[in-house]
Amino acid sequence: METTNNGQRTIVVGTRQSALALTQTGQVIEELKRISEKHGLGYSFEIRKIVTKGDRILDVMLSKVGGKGLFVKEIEQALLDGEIDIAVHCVKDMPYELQEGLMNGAIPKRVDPRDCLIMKEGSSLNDLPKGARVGTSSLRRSCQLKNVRPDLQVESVRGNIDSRIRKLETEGFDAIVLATAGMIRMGWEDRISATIPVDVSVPAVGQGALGIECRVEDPAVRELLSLYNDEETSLVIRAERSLLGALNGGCQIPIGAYATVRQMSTDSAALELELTGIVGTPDGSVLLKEMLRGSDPEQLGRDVAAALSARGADRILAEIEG
Ligand SMILES: NCc1[nH]cc(CCC(=O)O)c1CC(=O)O
Repeated sequence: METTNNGQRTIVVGTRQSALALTQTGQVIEELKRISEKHGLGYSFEIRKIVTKGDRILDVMLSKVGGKGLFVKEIEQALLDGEIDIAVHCVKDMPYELQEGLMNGAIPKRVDPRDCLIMKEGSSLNDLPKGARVGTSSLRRSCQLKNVRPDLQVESVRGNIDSRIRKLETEGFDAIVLATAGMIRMGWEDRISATIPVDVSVPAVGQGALGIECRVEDPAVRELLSLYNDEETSLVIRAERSLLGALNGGCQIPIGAYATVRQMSTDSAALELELTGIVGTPDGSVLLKEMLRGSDPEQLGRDVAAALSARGADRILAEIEG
């Protein structure tokens, strides 16, 4: 935190330095500026780029690197050290437990949560020829794609979304799978060949949503961020993350969860959420799916997790984590 000559606080915003991270952080800052002006708060903003472990280790399957919060840890440390005041993350990359003293000050409105295909040719999953080579290093995507299309050859592809799209050409894939949200934020919607419905590929926990993290003991920033929070998105993300916490998962294991608000209400008893969760094996031979409705997001997440565990989810996850 710094104070400029005219007494206005400059809020330092930390981010990873991938093209997607920088683009979405720029978009967040624009929105925070607008909110700050509208409410006469007069803040200015500054970007600080931070390299994370997940960015440095690019040649290893993420599921093999181990540890949770690979893309988050260094950024959280910078928050705790006061080097930055706000951190912008993809919720998908956030571990269930944030560092002590930190919190999600805002979950802004979610964009499209679905996975999508970037294809060499064609415009739907069905257009992929028998035995087509599909690039993804997400065990969740691999599980669900192989489940509906056992013939597909799923191969690992890592790197930032721009380099993954390039690998479609350079490494001879027929398709690669990405998050629609990332493509939208980059302004690359026209490169999307097909979006995959959520009943075919249940998205990753929090996919398409951003988490704006801050220090618990920073009332001014918390007040600003509360004005940026989207109530519905917050509720569904709480439900999805509760499932993640209950299954003790990071972003590198085949867990998916997708929640929607069926009935919005300020009266928590009248609120109705629906949460679908999946756990499976990377080869798609096992795919457990459970859907429940409820009014308490945390309880709903635990309930869907329990239903999955009752069917053997724990065993699958233990095997994968080795
Ligand atoms: N693990 C990488 C990651 N983290 C968040 C997104 C996409 C944007 C989002 O879900 O908010 C991506 C890229 C991808 O999966 O294609």
